[in-house]
Amino acid sequence: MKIVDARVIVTCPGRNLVTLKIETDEGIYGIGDATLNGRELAVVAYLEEHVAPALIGRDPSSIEDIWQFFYRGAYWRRGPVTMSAIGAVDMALWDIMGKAAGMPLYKLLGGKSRDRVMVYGHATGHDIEGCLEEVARHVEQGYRAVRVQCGIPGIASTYGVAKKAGERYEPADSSLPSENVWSTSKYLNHVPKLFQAVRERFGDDLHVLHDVHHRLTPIEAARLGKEVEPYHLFWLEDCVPAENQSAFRLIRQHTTTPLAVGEVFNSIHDCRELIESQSIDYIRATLTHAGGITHMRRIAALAELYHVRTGFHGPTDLSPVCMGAALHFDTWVPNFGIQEHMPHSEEIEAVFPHAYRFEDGHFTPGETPGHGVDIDEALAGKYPYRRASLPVNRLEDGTLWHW
Ligand SMILES: O=C(O)[C@H](O)[C@@H](O)[C@H](O)[C@H](O)CO
Ligand SMILES: [Mg+2]
Repeated sequence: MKIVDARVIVTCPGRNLVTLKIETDEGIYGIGDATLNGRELAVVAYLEEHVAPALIGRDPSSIEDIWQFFYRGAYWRRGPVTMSAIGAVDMALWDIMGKAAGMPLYKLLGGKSRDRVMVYGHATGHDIEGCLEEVARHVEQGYRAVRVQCGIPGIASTYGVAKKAGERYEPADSSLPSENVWSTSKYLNHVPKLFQAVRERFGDDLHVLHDVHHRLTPIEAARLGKEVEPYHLFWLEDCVPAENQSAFRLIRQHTTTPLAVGEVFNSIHDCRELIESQSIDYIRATLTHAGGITHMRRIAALAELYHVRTGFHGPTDLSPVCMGAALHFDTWVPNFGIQEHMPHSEEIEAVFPHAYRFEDGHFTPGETPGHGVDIDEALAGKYPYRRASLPVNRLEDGTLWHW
């Protein structure tokens, strides 16, 4: 089998999504998600200029060699653009091999480690009561795990909360970055009350997660982790920016609240120290941004040695293609933790028909050969790209802060 074509499909059914489609001389094709929120066309250019031409003529079953060609061969290694391009190639090649073998991806990886995949949904509210109503809705739908985010009194907007109640949350909300204002002290004084209210209303069995979104210093994160211990969160996510991996050792000394990090990571080198020092409990890097299945298997295998579990990033700014492939990986990987689930819109679901199904708070990946997700190119073509950027954040004194 030989690769005869590789092309990029950009579509914007409510938000930009980038898909790589690799076609072979035997009529089998595979697709991969190459979406990098706010930097989509950078990945498109990388794929079209430096990847697609070099794929033609290769054997799609040489997944490892092709991965090494685009990683070691790039010279300028790592980074979200490069690794998202490699991730899309890798996802598409595994899809092709699953189809050629007549096997769903999880079987190709080594078979089922679990019957279904537990996911967590997003409950948000402008205030605590609004968030509790959303938690109740998720519990009614069968979710066992819910991430809770709420507005902070005294701050106009905050991460994770849609502008209008009931609206879908989409952070890339303007062509050029919009400016948010942040106050750590207002946040730290308020957010523990959210978890207390959730536990009082829903009891102890519901898994409760929270995303700090990179905004604290290590000692502030230590304070928060300690204060919320009575509410035994499933995880506190991205509590500090993670370029400095050793910062998590300081947090770890002060709190038993489990820590999750890594949605912005794109290689094993971003998290090796974190994992080996057992400074985290869940690794969030996912297939698109971290070099695909081939690389994520290495990260998961390292994590397993140190009792760290997977917790794939799964927002609506990753396409159903990544979600489908991720659910197969989640079904196989021995040290699975949890899978993020932000429901895609009906428009996006129509562009990307898929075999994965939601039931009773869990997903199953489906038995379709490959990852079980396709793209309706005609429909995709009806939604032209339109630039959208993630916001920036400033402290109340104007300091440019972490968004
Ligand atoms: O936990 C999450 O799902 C993430 O933090 C997202 O909300 C990111 O902000 C978004 O994916 C950026 O594009
Ligand atoms: Mg996050």
